[in-house]
Amino acid sequence: MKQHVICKRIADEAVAALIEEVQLTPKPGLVDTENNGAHHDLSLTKMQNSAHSLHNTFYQMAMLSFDRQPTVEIREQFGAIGRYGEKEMFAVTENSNTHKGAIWSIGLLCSAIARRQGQVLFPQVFNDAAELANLPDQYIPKSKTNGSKVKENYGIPGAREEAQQAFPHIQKFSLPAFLQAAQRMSLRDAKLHTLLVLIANLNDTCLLHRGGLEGLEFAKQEAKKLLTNFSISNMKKLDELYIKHWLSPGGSADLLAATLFVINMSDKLKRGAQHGKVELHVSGKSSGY
Ligand SMILES: CC(C)(COP(=O)(O)OP(=O)(O)OC[C@H]1O[C@@H](n2cnc3c(N)ncnc32)[C@H](O[C@H]2O[C@H](COP(=O)(O)OP(=O)(O)OP(=O)(O)O)[C@@H](O)[C@H]2O)[C@@H]1O)[C@@H](O)C(=O)NCCC(=O)NCCS
Ligand SMILES: Nc1ncnc2[nH]cnc12
Repeated sequence: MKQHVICKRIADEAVAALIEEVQLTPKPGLVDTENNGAHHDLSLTKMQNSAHSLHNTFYQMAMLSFDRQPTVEIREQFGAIGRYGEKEMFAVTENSNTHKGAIWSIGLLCSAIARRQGQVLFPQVFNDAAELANLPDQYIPKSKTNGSKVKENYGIPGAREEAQQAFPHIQKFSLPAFLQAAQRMSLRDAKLHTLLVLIANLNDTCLLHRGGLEGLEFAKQEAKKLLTNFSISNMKKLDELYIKHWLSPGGSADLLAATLFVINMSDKLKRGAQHGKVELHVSGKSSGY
């Protein structure tokens, strides 16, 4: 019963983080409540339907890892659940890729949190996720993806490596950026600021696939400029600019959702525990952030 309650809560929060990300507005080149960014085949409704369709995937990933050390068998079962989740996502989105990166990144974090029975410890949660990501899965299809093609062409790490290296862009950039920004601006602005920090620093294979090295560099530089001159009207201008150049930072959007997920898990559990509503053990954040 305890396992089900904790895993359901993990899946609830994972889906909530995906919804929180897509509803955040105005985001550059991405789907939000104002427009569909640089995407012909996506919409807010599609993204939200996709997020809800993944609840069972995240729940199963958490149940699989609950209070268990990762093994090759667990890694292979994790991959099978993820591939089934991808099928469900493609079924509700009429074959659009809405959350493939998130199934991987947030799925690993769901497993990591479940492994510690709901505890969110920093940076252990990222190291635990990396431990699972580094195990082999002999059933991964050999087919080429947008990410694998650009990684081959440019020799740049992507979503797989980000997780295998314990999410360096969350640890070094988005988590500290969000915690600092939240002290001095509104929650919405802090999330937008965090997204810009990710775009400015991540080698997002979506940007590379769309615009090559030049497009990636352009998107990074424009995000960096806005960090020193942040305002909502400038965010809207950046959105127009990315749409004009048909650039979409989908990987950064996934990592923003992953960041919000771990923050919300630790905060909500902590608040719930204080009010005696949640029976989960919650540990504090390390002083490193
Ligand atoms: C390890 C996998 C994630 C596969 O990685 P790979 O690089 O081989 O595959 P891609 O299919 O390209 O997906 C990677 C997605 O990860 C996001 N991402 C990109 N860069 C980074 C980064 N540096 N760090 C973290 N995350 C990153 C990104 O996801 C978002 O963008 C998606 C839209 O992408 P795409 O379809 O390419 O976009 P469009 O430009 O719109 O396409 P066109 O229509 O123009 O062609 C969106 O879904 C966001 O989520 C990348 O897309 C993992 O999936 C894996 O192991 N796969 C093998 C199968 C498997 O076992 N699956 C189960 C895993 S649990
Ligand atoms: N809001 C968004 N728009 C487009 N692609 C995405 N991938 C993840 N979130 C996205």
